[in-house]
Parts: sequence; C-alpha cells; structure tokens
Amino acid sequence: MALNPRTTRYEFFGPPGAALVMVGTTLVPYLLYFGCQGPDRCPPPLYTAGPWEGLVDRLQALTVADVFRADIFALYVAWFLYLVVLYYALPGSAVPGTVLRNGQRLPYRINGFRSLLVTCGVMFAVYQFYGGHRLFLFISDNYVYWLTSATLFSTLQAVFVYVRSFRRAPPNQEALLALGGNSGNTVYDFFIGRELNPRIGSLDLKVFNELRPGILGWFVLNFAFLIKQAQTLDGGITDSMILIFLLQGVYIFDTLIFEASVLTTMDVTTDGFGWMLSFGDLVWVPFTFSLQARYLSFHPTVLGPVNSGIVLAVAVVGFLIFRLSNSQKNIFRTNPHDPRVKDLKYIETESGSKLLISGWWGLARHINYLGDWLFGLSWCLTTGFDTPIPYFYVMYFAVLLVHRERRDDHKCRTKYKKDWDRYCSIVRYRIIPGIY
Ligand SMILES: NC(=O)C1=CN([C@@H]2O[C@H](COP(=O)(O)OP(=O)(O)OC[C@H]3O[C@@H](n4cnc5c(N)ncnc54)[C@H](OP(=O)(O)O)[C@@H]3O)[C@@H](O)[C@H]2O)C=CC1
Ligand SMILES: CC(C)=CCC[C@@H](C)[C@H]1CC=C2C3=C(CC[C@@]21C)[C@@]1(C)CC[C@H](O)C(C)(C)[C@@H]1CC3
Repeated sequence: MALNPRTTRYEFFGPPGAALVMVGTTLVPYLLYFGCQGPDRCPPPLYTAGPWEGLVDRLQALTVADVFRADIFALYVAWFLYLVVLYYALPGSAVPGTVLRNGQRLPYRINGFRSLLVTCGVMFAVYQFYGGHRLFLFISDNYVYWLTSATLFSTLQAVFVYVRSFRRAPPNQEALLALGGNSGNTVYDFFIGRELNPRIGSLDLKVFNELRPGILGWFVLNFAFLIKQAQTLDGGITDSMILIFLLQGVYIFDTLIFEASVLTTMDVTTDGFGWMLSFGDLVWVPFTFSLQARYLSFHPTVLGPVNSGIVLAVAVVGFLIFRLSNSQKNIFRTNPHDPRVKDLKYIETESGSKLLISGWWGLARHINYLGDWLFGLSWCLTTGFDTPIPYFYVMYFAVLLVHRERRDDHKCRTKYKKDWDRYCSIVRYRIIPGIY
C-alpha cells in the first residue's frame, strides 16, 4: 500500500466549504470585537438596532491602519519565539506519541506547564517592577492589532507547512501526510492540513501550536482584561471578573498539566497541520475564548453571592465530568489493572483495544464533551444576561463537539467495524445520557 494514499472523502462540503469556513471564521473574531466593543455597543437580548447602529458604515470605513500595526506584529513574532526558546531551554521529558502508520513513534518534549509557570513569573515581575499596569493595558487596548497579527502569522505559517509538505524527506522519502489532507485540491488540503506532523528539527509544529502560543496567549489576554477592568473601576475588580479569570485559569492549567494527553487526540493522531489548526490554535482559541473577560472589562457585572454560587456549581459539575471521565479513560488505556479502573466493564475488540462500557464511559460515548461544554457554560454565565454575545463560546462549542463526535464515530466505525456496532448498542447515547 502507498505511504500516502489519495484522500477520496471530503469533509466540510469539500473545497467550497473549506473556503467558506476560512473566510467566515476569519471574520468572526472581528465581528465579535466591532459588534461588542463597549457598554453601549453590545446588543441587548432582544434585538434593537441601537447598539449596532452604524456598525456596517464603521466596518466599511476601516483602513488597514485601523487593524494592523507592524510594531505589534513584530511583538507577536517575539512572543512566539519566546515560547520556542522556553520549549528548548526548560527541562522536559520525552514522551513517545502513538504509533504512526509508517511504524514510527515520534518523541514529544513535554514542558508546557513549566512554560506556563515561567510566563506567570514574567507577568508578575513585569507587573511588580516594570510599570505595573502599563504593559497589560497596552495589550488590552491594542486587542485588534494583536488579533490581526495572529491571523497573519497563522496564515503565513499554514502556507509554510503546506509548501514544505511537498519536500522529499530523507532518506529520499515523502513526508507522512494526513489521510484526510491529500486530496490534490490546493484549497482543501491547505485548509485541512497536508502533512501529519510537520517538524523543524525536534520542534513539532502542531503540538507546539496547540498548547503554547494560543493557550498561554489566552491567559495573558485574560489578565490584561482584568487589569483593564481595574483601571475602569479605579482599582476595583468584580466578582464576575475574578470568577472568569479563575475558571478559565483552571482550564488552562489543566490543559498544560495533562499536556501529554493531547498526543492521543484526533488532532494529533489523525489530522494534518494546516490552516484550520494553525488559525484555530493561534487566533480562535485566544481571541474568541477571551471574549467573556473582554466583555467584563468594559461591562463590570456584579453577580452577588447567589449567582456566583450558581456559576460555581455549574463549573464544578462540568469540570468534574470533564476531568474524571478523561482521566478514567487515560488510566484504563495505560493500565487496565490499576485499582481505580480494574472493576470497570469493557468489551474486547478484534483490533486488540478494549472499550469501556461502564463508569463514565458507560453513560455516553462522549460524556467528556458534556462536561467540557458545561464548564464552558459556566464561563458564559459570569457575564449575566444583558447581551447574548458572550454566549458565543457555548454556541460554537456545541457545533464543534457534535461535528467532532461524528468524525470520531466515523473513525471508530472504520477501525472497530462490527465491534463498534456492538459497543454502540450497549452505550446508546452519543453525548448526553438519555437525550442525545
Ligand atoms: N475546548 C475546545 O475547544 C476543545 C476541547 N476538546 C476536549 O478535548 C478532550 C479530548 O477529546 P477528543 O480528542 O475529541 O476525544 P476523546 O478523548 O473523547 O477520545 C476519543 C477516542 O477515545 C477512544 N475511545 C472511545 N470510546 C472509548 C471507550 N469507551 N473506552 C476506551 N476508549 C474509548 C477512541 O480511540 P481509540 O482509537 O484509541 O480506541 C476514540 O477515538 C475532550 O474532553 C474534549 O472536550 C476537544 C476539542 C476542542
Ligand atoms: C475555527 C476553526 C477554523 C476551527 C478549528 C478548531 C479549533 C479551534 C479546535 C480544534 C481542536 C482544538 C483543541 C483545543 C482548542 C480548540 C481546538 C484548537 C484544546 C487545545 C483546548 C484545551 C483542551 O484541554 C485540549 C488540549 C484537549 C484541546 C485539544 C483540541
């Protein structure tokens, strides 16, 4: 069998769909910014033209200088390189990835959590010793320039990896391509990602992008918006801002503490690294996930103890489902005899893998998605109900998770064949037990 067979099945409705997603998702962060920019410019729940009056005219009147600054682009590149330096300079363990279809197992350097700790230290030092609020106000006040810089950088990076995927890797061999990204159509392959694991030396671009510049950038942006609110309120910080900073902080810390578990996600094992992931990691994650903190920076919502309690309760339930279910699967797959999972029921498959049918994974085939979504809902709830715009996250995430579950189902059906049907007849629900 050829190393890189042609892709014969399109996702996203093929090249036109891919082009549409690229244009649409590039516009979304700008629309969220210009459509919800200040206390009187974010529409209320029942639509009235008021807040958006003149929006189209304002958008049409924009010039490049309104959204792009070369000095901020240079600073953005410096931020990316700073994280590359930490990647090499900080100690880290080498964890093997999954077995690739060419039989190889690539090593991954795991030190993302250390990079986060160092970055927290740098933020503290900057805040304490070099101008206090100034750097962070510079970050929050220039949000749109950072956004354009990240969009430009992520697109250039996608062009780079696409062009480079045509090289012949030593020893005179083709690069290993993603099974879904080798259709031969330039637009589609550029979007989906042609090469599976593009690397520069030992730096794996896909995993680095997935866990460093965007995720850490999101943390820095949230802190910058917290400082922005403190400036607006003359030093005060609302309970809602503290909650969003802490809850998203928990998610960011959790992601980097469990850094190695990203190596088994479909993004790493199956998808190529193309525009979708480059843009998703560098733009979508930091700039749309920080929407709630940005909103609260100019709309200081006070929740009070009862509403804060409700937000916290949703967060705790969501996070526990997310973390416990993901950990249960990881432990089971690493060592099924571990006392924490040894009593769980599972089915054996012809491929040799075992599929859990009790515990968290007996409730629904992707119970972890439900927990993740509920946790995301708690972030949105911190913003109250004055406008639906900060609820964008849960709307996007619901679409992403339903689509992702379908893709994973297709992958598992192809891999496990009749064993997957047997598994689905035992664990009947996809994401929400008893409902979906
Ligand atoms: N915040 C965000 O924007 C995003 C967050 N996420 C989160 O990332 C996390 C990981 O998600 P994801 O990578 O999609 O997939 P999962 O962690 O849900 O893993 C799916 C894989 O697990 C294996 N598996 C499926 N069922 C069982 C079972 N019953 N027992 C044992 N193994 C099983 C299969 O792999 P195998 O072939 O090995 O059997 C399957 O392909 C989730 O919590 C998700 O919510 C994901 C995307 C975006
Ligand atoms: C808008 C667009 C073009 C879509 C690309 C989708 C991406 C935004 C997401 C695809 C998979 C993702 C993952 C995470 C963030 C969102 C993207 C990049 C993730 C890093 C979030 C934190 C989690 O703990 C995670 C590490 C499991 C997760 C991995 C997948």
